[in-house]
Amino acid sequence: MKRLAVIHTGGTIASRPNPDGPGVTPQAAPSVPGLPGVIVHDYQPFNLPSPHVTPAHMLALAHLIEQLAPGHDGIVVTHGTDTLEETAFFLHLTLATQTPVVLTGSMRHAEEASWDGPGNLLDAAQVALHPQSRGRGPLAVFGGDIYDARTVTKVHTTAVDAFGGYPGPIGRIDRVGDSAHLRYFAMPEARPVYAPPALPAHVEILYAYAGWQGEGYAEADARSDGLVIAALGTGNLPAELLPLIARTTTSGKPVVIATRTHAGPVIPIYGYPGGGATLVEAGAIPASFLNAHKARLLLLVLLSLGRDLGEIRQVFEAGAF
Ligand SMILES: NC(=O)C[C@H](N)C(=O)O
Repeated sequence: MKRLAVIHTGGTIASRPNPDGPGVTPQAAPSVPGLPGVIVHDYQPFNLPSPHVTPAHMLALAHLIEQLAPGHDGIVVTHGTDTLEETAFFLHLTLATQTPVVLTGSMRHAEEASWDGPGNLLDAAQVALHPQSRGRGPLAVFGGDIYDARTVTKVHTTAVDAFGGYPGPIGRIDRVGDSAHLRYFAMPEARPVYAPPALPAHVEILYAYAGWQGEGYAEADARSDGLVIAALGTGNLPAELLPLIARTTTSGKPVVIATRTHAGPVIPIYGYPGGGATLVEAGAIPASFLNAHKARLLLLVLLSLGRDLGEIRQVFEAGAF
């Protein structure tokens, strides 16, 4: 018999119309549809809508997974879809286990005609129990597509087909009758593990726009141990930001430049004031292919491990995640 752990954390996959107030809220955790030959153990460390999930919850989840991994062949985490990619990437950074960990959720709740919970849960369970899923780091499974935690992102607010992210799925699961057909399109990769015992650092994200003159920058800088900016295009900003960023990096505090564009790397191409090449010259760190909220988690983890500006720059530059 195979052993599967299912860790329920809330989200729409656990939600129904609220009996005591407006809207839809997390209630009872869903059960995994029949899996012959599999012993399922259920856990529920919290039951939250995912906008209420914090890095502290992610850290607790990582500890629970490391504790359960040696006794199970696979682990499924059900999670709200709004911040699922952040939890997936946090687990990608912090988990050492080779046991497959698969995150899934649903876009429709249990009382809707198009309830997508049971199918996603069954797909996730079969992916988690598949030997080819070992050593790939946490995966996200939605609608039969299997995504890497680094690239997966929510691309639609309401559609059942809500997940994507450049360059797309790394695998696919389909079923014919009871048998699962699983294909991966990439080999598993070795990855470094960053496991902070706690997360004392404070990192904020600023979002760039045409005409931004740095409003809010000084306040965010004063509160933070590091900043992430969702910049424009390949990682460019209005000229007014250049001296502000130079001052922050000179003080030894990291400023990571991500992009608000939905795909592609941040690279230092442009040499006009605020262009990516000038930001890098001023000490800013390009986020590579990570979106701003994933770059924030990497920076939070590295700062919480006590890494300095040079070491943080090396991790981002080498793509060591
Ligand atoms: N589909 C969902 O799960 C959305 C929900 N707001 C959540 O993230 O908890």
